Amino acid sequence: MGMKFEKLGGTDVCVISRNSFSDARGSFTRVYCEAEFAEAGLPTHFPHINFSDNVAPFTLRGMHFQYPPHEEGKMIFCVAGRIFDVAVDVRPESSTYKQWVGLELDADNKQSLYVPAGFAHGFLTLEPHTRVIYMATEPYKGGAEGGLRYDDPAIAIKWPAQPVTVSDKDLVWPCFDAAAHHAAKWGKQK
Ligand SMILES: Cc1cn([C@H]2C[C@H](O)[C@@H](COP(=O)(O)OP(=O)(O)O[C@H]3O[C@@H](C)C(=O)[C@@H](O)[C@H]3O)O2)c(=O)[nH]c1=O
Repeated sequence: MGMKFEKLGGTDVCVISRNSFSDARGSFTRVYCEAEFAEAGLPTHFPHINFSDNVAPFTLRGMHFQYPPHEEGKMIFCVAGRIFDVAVDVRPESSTYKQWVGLELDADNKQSLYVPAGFAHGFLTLEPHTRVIYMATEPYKGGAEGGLRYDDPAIAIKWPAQPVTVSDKDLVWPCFDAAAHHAAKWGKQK
């Protein structure tokens, strides 16, 4: 089916493009292919597959990660509506530490991001009734959750629109520029 895998913005985040077969009924697209993921060096074990249903446009979820040893890689696919999908590299040892990348995903372009373990992830919906499926390489673990503010000035994510609906939880994440604090917390979880 010929999936294409390209790095985004010099980071380890990967854009996945897919071929579709179209006919009078609509189209057919393979979302995941174990063999092609393996060939591209991506994980092939996804114990959780999640569905995120978002009623209103400009709903923001993020920026989330799980502390070691529960870091999740995520493959994100927008099945209805449109999102601006964002990943922030929060791996202290990385050459792209604290850099963000973002891409619009929708059901027409049928692209995905693969966000590696150790990145913070979030998205902003750009249309009503936006639905997102994402597969995770690790099970969800409430106690291992971490996050950072979507509008952290030190990261400076350029959202394409002002977020309107944000959960109480996402409004109280700290900013990420306290790197020492983060490193300490990260160490404690090991
Ligand atoms: C994410 C998640 C949540 N939950 C529960 C916890 C809570 O009661 C309810 C809603 O959780 P949250 O508010 O954390 O959901 P949400 O804000 O949608 O969290 C998600 O955001 C996107 C951006 C991601 O990258 C995901 O990995 C995840 O962190 O669902 C699970 O049981 N399993 C899960 O995998």
